Amino acid sequence: MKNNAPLVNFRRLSIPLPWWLVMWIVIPYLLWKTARALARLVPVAGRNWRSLTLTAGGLWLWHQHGWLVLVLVLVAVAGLGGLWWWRWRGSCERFVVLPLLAWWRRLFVYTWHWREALTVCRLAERFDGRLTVPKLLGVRCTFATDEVLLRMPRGQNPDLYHKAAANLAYSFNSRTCRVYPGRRTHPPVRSGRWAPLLRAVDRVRYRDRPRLVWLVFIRRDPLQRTVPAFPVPEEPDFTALPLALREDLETFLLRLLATHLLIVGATRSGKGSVQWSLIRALASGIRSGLVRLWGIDPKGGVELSIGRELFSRYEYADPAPMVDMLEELVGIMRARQARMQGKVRVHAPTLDEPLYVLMVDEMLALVALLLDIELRNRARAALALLLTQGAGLGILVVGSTQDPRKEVVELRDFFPTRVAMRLNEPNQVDLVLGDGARNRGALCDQIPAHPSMRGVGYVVLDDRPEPARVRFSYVTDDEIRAMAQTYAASATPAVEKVPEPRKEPRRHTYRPGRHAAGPLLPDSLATLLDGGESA
Ligand SMILES: Nc1ncnc2c1ncn2[C@@H]1O[C@H](COP(=O)(O)OP(=O)(O)OP(=O)(O)O)[C@@H](O)[C@H]1O
Repeated sequence: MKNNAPLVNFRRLSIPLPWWLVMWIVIPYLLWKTARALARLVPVAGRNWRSLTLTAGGLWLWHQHGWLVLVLVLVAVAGLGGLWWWRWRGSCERFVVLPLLAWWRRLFVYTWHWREALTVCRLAERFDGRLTVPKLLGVRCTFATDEVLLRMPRGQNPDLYHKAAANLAYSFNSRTCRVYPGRRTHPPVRSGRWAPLLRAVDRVRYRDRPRLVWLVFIRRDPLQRTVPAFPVPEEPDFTALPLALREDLETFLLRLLATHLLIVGATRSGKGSVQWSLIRALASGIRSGLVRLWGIDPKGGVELSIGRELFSRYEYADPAPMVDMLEELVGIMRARQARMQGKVRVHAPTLDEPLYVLMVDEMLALVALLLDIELRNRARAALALLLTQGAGLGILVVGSTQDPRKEVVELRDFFPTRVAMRLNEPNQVDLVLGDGARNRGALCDQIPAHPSMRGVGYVVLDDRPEPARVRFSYVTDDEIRAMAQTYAASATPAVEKVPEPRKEPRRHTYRPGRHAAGPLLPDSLATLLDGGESA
């Protein structure tokens, strides 16, 4: 027989324990739990206030006026949206299409799989029996990328995310994920009456938050297609020359002032498109005389001769005049150095004091492959002087090479700006872009050799160590010819007085004497030159 008697008969004991328990423990506990859940909902509701307002509005309409009115309102909104998109596509995409896409992807791609993906990628931390997953803070979309903002749990640093980047990419159904510790945008420049207030707000908004990490997932690779040549700017902005398209659909702007540029890439990787994109961006300055373009094309004029008229000086056949040209430029640099001494620290191009851009198509041919040792040493010495002292004086070197071998890598550090196109070996990436570049995402060795991917490469941007993948614009032969006719080099002779050639017998190595103007050669370079002399 079933025994229904309670284990403890509270009535007989005359202790009203269950009610006491309910009143003082269960109800406060439930209240506390509900309050906590509601408190957690507040930020979620705050983040999703738009969708909540729209849903609440829709429900209200349906409740008050029936479903027909709701459908009519939806059709009218869709029609207005279509009109907006048709007439003002840019603003419609910015304020409607991309936010809607971001909302959708956040909900159905990232939030949905977040906990699972981050745990299996070993980015969740366990402490005191509890699993802490990085917090998903936001998703922003462009037409090519998803930018996911997260906050790392304590005990992590961004290196973990760099290492897990490939796993993260595939977990969220993408092929590439780039990791950026630190904000990807800078505070806007404010002006006007409200500027001080806005700047104060920006200081808080853009404050450094070391625990935030941005993951950029590439949804669609915009670099699959050839990038057409950019229009020639009316006046070159030397701090922002448009050269390439980035994979986040922004334009890669090169800051050419006071820097030298090194371009390294396997044969047929598209180094020419970097050179011609740069020349195109400078073209109006070449015509006005603000820029003097000098070219050395040791491969017999194959690469640069098609735009010969754009060059004030051009050598392609004999090594001797090429080396003379380098030394002449050193002379110009010295003369300018003497004029600028004590006046300005960095040269600003003017018509009287133009910017000299020396383009060397295959540097290796000058610094390593010349059979004549004396010529080779003279070339190396002159190039080394231009690289160490020219940038601030407005004399810039744009060198390209197929082979990042010892002789070029030794000069690498004197090129503050570097571009790596397709490379043959993974270890060449760090040789060109600097240690750790490949780990931070510069997969130059994985760029396919297929003709459809020519002109794709990696650059290190000014403001962050993570390399950016770009595709340089392709300037066709016809466009180069047209450009050479329209923007031919100004005929005005250079104002700089080139010093007379020295009467004393030429030394192999340029060494500024103790009283020579300008900084001495760095030790590393002096060693390199010494090595060259004995070669
Ligand atoms: N940005 C680009 N977009 C599309 N195609 C390109 C691009 N750049 C170059 N190409 C194509 O790739 C071919 C090789 O380019 P380019 O001559 O510039 O390579 P390179 O790296 O300079 O080769 P090499 O080292 O042998 O001189 C060109 O004929 C051109 O058709």
